[in-house]
Amino acid sequence: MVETARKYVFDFDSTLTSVEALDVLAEMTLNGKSNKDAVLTEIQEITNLGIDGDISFTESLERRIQLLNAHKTDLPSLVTELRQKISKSIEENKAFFENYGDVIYVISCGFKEFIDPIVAEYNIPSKRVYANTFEFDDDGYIIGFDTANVLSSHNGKIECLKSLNLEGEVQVIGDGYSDYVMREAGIADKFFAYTENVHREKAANNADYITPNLNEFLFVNDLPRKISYPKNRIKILLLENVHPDAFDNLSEEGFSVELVKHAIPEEELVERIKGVHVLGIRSKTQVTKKVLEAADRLLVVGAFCIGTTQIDLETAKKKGVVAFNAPYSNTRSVVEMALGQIIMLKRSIFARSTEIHNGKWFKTALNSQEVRGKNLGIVGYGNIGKQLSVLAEAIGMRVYYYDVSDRLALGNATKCATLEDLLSVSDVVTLHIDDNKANKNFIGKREINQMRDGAILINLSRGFVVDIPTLVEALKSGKLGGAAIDVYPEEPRSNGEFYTELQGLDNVILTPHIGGSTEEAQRDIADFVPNKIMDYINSGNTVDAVNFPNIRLPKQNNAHRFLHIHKNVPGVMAKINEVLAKYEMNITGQYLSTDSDVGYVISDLDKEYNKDVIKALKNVKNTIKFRVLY
Ligand SMILES: NC(=O)c1ccc[n+]([C@@H]2O[C@H](COP(=O)([O-])OP(=O)(O)OC[C@H]3O[C@@H](n4cnc5c(N)ncnc54)[C@H](O)[C@@H]3O)[C@@H](O)[C@H]2O)c1
Ligand SMILES: O=C(O)[C@H](O)COP(=O)(O)O
Repeated sequence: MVETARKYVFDFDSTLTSVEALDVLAEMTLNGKSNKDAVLTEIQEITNLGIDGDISFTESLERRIQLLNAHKTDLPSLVTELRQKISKSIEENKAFFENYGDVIYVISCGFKEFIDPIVAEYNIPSKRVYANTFEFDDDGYIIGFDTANVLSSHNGKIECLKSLNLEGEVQVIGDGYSDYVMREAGIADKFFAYTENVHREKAANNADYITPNLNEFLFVNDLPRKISYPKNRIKILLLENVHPDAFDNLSEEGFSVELVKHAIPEEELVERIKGVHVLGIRSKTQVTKKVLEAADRLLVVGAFCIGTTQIDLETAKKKGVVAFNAPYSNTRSVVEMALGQIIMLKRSIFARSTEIHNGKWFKTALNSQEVRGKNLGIVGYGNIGKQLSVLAEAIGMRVYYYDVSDRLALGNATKCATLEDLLSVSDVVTLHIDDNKANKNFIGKREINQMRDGAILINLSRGFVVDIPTLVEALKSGKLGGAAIDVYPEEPRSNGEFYTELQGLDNVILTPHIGGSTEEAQRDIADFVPNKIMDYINSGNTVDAVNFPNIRLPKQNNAHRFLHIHKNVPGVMAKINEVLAKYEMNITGQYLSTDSDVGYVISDLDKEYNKDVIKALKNVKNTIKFRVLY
């Protein structure tokens, strides 16, 4: 038995389905005809004019039906097509229609011939579907519609709803002007502009509430729904010009995403982080303790790059904020750049190129050498270092490497026991150590002195790794024969003016931290990181999190999932299970992963639960964060 006296009046086209049915019918009937595109455009224009109330609805219908040239036999295929086009959140919440069928109505200016069979599957019988009907000629062609039906006339929905004389609060859910006018005329109590498929200004401006999908509508009405917290309520702030695919991926999933082109300073971020659930950054934005303490809703930080030391990972963890990065997406891009720079520097290409740009022809073999047979010293034999090792060998270089961790030599590379061993043997030294702050001034006076005279230094890792004044001195004195620098101790937050002491030096390639800035890498990152974020938000998975116990969770159907993050102190797990037992929850699966600071426990439960259990779990001592997935 449904207790509510409230009635729900749904529009059909672009609300229950993601499309306008007559547009789909036109696509079908015009298929293969030479004027198809022109006629389709005309039909869509007429549809929009009618929906927005710019021409009378009757006129819009008449003109479209003439252009359609459809036949009775096209209708079954149209229904088949529309079945595939049910709006995503409507389909997800089929249970709502099944349980509330008695109080749901469809009032549409579309046609019963295709609406009835579609909505019948959603427990809405033909008697609660109010729509137009087609007229056919003797050969079965659609030639018009029943003009006696109020829904074929301008503002017909008002008349239709009035005649139903519904009791209780009436809520109208639709995308267009014709839906809104029912509320304007005072026959409906509330109008919800439904924007899942199309956002129509007129409807949105006049709505009591804009609902981007059915989950939000059910949430604000406190009705049972598939997702406990609608995704459009999850705010994502993406900084530093991450690839637009990231915006698209996350928006398509239903989140509310804001894209900012540059990094923002701490003071500003402290303000902007409020209410944000997911923060996306690259290497510039500092996610400090202060920022994390101001973050009242933050669940995830996504580093759309490799480095993560710009994030205070410890504080994030203690606040239950999970961090992800993209550890491999730009590896190849950095390797290719390093390889190119090695060749350019060994041949003094930039010096020769600058001369010609300045109007000078200077053909010479001076300071121009092949890389074949030369010694390449790779410092940091991680993902980038190892790949560079393989490619450098393939073009004939002899590879030496040094790493603080034990690393297996690839190909014929030679492992060096000390940094000094590597520096003293290399013609080119390239730095690929990680962004650990302990690596500050890793290359200073002593290390440069240990390098061969005329050797080349490449730094594509982090700016603070090299002592720049010392490097400048070594380049000026001729101790070093050249350098390629992509990263600097201080980098600007956005494009514009930049100064470094390295400017103007011969045989020095300076680039603005673009080692990982290729279309391929950025596109891959924009796929990889949002997937990690969505996996965590949607199912609680923390696989590949850089600061959090990793858990890969099985998919759960028809179950509720509670995510509980707590301080790792004795007794919390027992307390959680005590609460679950008290509320007679049947646990179908429970997963726990801990590190020395936090515990992350996921409980899957197989039946409806008393909402008080949520409060009780939040109140368990040492709880950091608690989230219900569904
Ligand atoms: N310029 C760019 O645009 C760009 C792009 C991508 C990555 N990076 C930077 O490149 C660096 C390497 O990236 P990765 O993916 O290969 O990292 P990685 O973690 O896979 O490898 C780093 C390696 O450095 C080693 N290491 C750390 N400190 C060391 C030290 N003091 N001496 C010797 N070895 C040390 C580690 O043991 C590890 O093997 C990182 O700093 C990353 O931030 C820069
Ligand atoms: O950490 C990284 O992946 C690189 O430094 C690239 O950083 P970016 O995305 O800020 O260019």
